[in-house]
Amino acid sequence: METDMDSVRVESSLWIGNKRYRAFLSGWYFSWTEIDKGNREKKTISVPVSEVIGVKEGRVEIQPQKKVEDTDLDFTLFHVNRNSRGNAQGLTWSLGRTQFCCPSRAVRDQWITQHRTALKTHSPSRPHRLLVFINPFGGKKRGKQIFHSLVSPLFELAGISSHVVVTERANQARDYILKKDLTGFDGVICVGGDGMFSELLHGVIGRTQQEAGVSENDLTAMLQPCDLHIGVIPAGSTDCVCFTTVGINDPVTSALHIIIGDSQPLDVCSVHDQSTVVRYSVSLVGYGFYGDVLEESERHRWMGPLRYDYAGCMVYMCNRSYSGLVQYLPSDSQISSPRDNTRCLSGCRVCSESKERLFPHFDSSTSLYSSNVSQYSTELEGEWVTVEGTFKCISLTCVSSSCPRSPKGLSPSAHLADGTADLILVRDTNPLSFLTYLHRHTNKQDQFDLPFVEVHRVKAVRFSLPPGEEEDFEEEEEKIQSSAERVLEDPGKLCSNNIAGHSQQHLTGQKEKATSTSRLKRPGFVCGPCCTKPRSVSVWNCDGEILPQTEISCRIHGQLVRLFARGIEDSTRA
Ligand SMILES: CCCCCCCCCCCCC/C=C/[C@@H](O)[C@H](CO)NC(=O)CCCCCCCCCCCCCCC
Ligand SMILES: Nc1ncnc2c1ncn2[C@@H]1O[C@H](COP(=O)(O)OP(=O)(O)OP(=O)(O)O)[C@@H](O)[C@H]1O
Ligand SMILES: [Ca+2]
Repeated sequence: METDMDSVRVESSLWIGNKRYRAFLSGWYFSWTEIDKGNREKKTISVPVSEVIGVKEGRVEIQPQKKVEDTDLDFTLFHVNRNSRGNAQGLTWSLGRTQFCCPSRAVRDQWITQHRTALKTHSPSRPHRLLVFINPFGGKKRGKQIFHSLVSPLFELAGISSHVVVTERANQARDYILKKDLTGFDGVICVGGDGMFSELLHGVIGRTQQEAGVSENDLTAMLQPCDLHIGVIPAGSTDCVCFTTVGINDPVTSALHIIIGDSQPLDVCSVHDQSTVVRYSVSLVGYGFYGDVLEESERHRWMGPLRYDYAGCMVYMCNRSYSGLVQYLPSDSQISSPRDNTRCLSGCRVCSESKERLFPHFDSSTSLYSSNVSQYSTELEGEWVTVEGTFKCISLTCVSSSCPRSPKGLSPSAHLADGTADLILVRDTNPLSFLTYLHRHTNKQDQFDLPFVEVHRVKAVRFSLPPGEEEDFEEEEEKIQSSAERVLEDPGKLCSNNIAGHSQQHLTGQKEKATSTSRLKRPGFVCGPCCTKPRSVSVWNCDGEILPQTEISCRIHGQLVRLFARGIEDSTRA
């Protein structure tokens, strides 16, 4: 056996079953080649150290249940296995297991020590302790089972300890992150859907800004990027954030990305009313169709994930459209465009090149920002564009927002971490054309290649109701007023704008505002089955939460948070 203690280098003969191999561990790779005559091609299997999950003495199995046969000569290597094709998008990962037999116990111990040293040296950003929130009611209500049967055994194998909180109410995870001592945790994990992710997002952003003394309510302030990583174990209805950042919604794949400490920066959109930050969004700030679908679906929560299809059909049949004034600040079209037919894949060049532009004062050698940097961003300076019209829907998405229902997403060429979002304006059209638009989310056809659809890559957006359209409209007023009252009764449930602790005061103002913005002349269409009252103002869907505000301003904060993910791996290279 040859070893080099300084640089992690081991080489020896090993057996797998009754075949003999020459095995080699350098700093970055562990590889083995069959040395018997039959293997003329000298086929080598190679596992990057960064993808090793654990090395155990003896013959160890953890699936279907834990079994350890402690022998002196054996060690078992657990590593990431890529499965051919998960779906049209990404690859599923599973736990690979290879059992090696050594010529002596001393050689076996040497291999194990060197593997563990290689892991420490060449894969240093792995988490050791995680805070896990399980929503027992998300999606098909399988969160606890998914964590305990699929995820927890993997964390244990990798030597990760976790503190598990099974939530008992909405916003518990967010409040925990905002208020409790998080010393010693290397990341926060949610087992649930996009709503649970959103709780972690608000907790992590809020806490980071509090600690840095940055005012979240100030639309022009530079928010402090968050160090605490977020992991998502998908167990929800849409799982859009997981699907968009991993390429598949599979709990084991996500658990393995967390274990190896993958790190994917993510753009976040802050949504403001005149004085306050209302919410943060990653996947969808949507008005019109997606707002109405969410509002309708909330009435049918008992249907589980099917509620969105049911609500989608009902709202589609209503054939509503809404007037509005949209203003946006375009991003630099030289860098990328929503119609350039590219995909943001793992290691994306556009996203990595964005880092310098987004953080020009960051010194990577010290990991610090240079002092005397203005707290205020110049991002909102530039020429705003105004579009006025009647829309079926208005959608703003920081990422592609792909999900199992729409594998290429709302904006297939959007980037995870380029500091921009895509603004999709779908103007009023006939029902068949709108169905064509929706249907193109599910196939390979370009959903932007339609005369009533436009898409812009933007840094900020403002929405207001059209001027001159204000007139008393009783039914509308009642609806929005009662929505504001619901929020006042339970501020945490409908709107999380109590991040900074001013919710009650802010929401009272909200109620006054909701009343004033609801005075519109043009009554909407009354379909009968789902809407019995006319309406001309829709609601905003912000990552699956209804906003009580109608007039909002949005700003994209590039690479504000980090996920335990690496973007979508190119499945054609598997
Ligand atoms: C003909 C088939 C058309 C299929 C059209 C599929 C379009 C799918 C687009 C998905 C966009 C997902 C955006 C992600 C949003 C998440 O942050 C948020 C939180 O989880 N989810 C939702 O708001 C939940 C939003 C869920 C939206 C579902 C819309 C379903 C529409 C169905 C329309 C059927 C019309 C049939 C007419 C006969
Ligand atoms: N114990 C709980 N009781 C009630 N609500 C909860 C609880 N824990 C979390 N929640 C709330 O439930 C909402 C929905 O949860 P989650 O996102 O996990 O599932 P989902 O709605 O089925 O999936 P998706 O968001 O992907 O559509 C979240 O917004 C969260 O705030
Ligand atoms: Ca983006």
